[in-house]
Amino acid sequence: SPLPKSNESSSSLNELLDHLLMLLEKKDPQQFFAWPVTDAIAPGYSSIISQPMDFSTMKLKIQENGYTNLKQFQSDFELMCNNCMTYNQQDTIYYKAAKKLLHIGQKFMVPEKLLSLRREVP
Ligand SMILES: COc1ccc(OC)c(-c2cc(C(C)=O)n3cccnc23)c1
Repeated sequence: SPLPKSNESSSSLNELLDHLLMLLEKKDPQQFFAWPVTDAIAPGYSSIISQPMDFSTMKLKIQENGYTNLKQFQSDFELMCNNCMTYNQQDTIYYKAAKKLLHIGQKFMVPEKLLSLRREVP
C-alpha cells in the first residue's frame, strides 16, 4: 500500500527523530546496536528476545512515518537497550555498552534538550 502522505507535522517530527538517531548512533562507535542481532553471533537470541530492535530498524521506521510521537521512538530505543541487558550478562561489553547508551539517551530525550535540538534542525 502506498506510504501515507507525510504532512508538515510528521516531516518535522521525522527530522527531529533523524537528528536524535544520528546523535545516539554516534554513541555506539562499535556499532553493536547498528544492525539486528543474529542467532549466528548471539546463540539462542531469537528465542530469548521476543521483540528485537536496532538502529537500522528505527531508521526505516522513521522513513516510513512509523513514529507519530517522540514517546514511541523513546520506547523503541529503551527496548533495544533493555533487550541487550536481558540477553547479555552484566559483566559483558554489550551489557555495559547498553547501560551507558540508555543513560546517554535518557539525558538527550528530555524536553529542554529536545527544544535545543529542534532549534538546530532548520
Ligand atoms: C562483535 O561485533 C559485533 C558486531 C555486531 C553486533 O550486533 C549487531 C554485535 C553484537 C551486538 C549484541 C547485542 C546488542 O546484544 N551482541 C550480543 C552478543 C554478541 N554479539 C553482539 C557484535
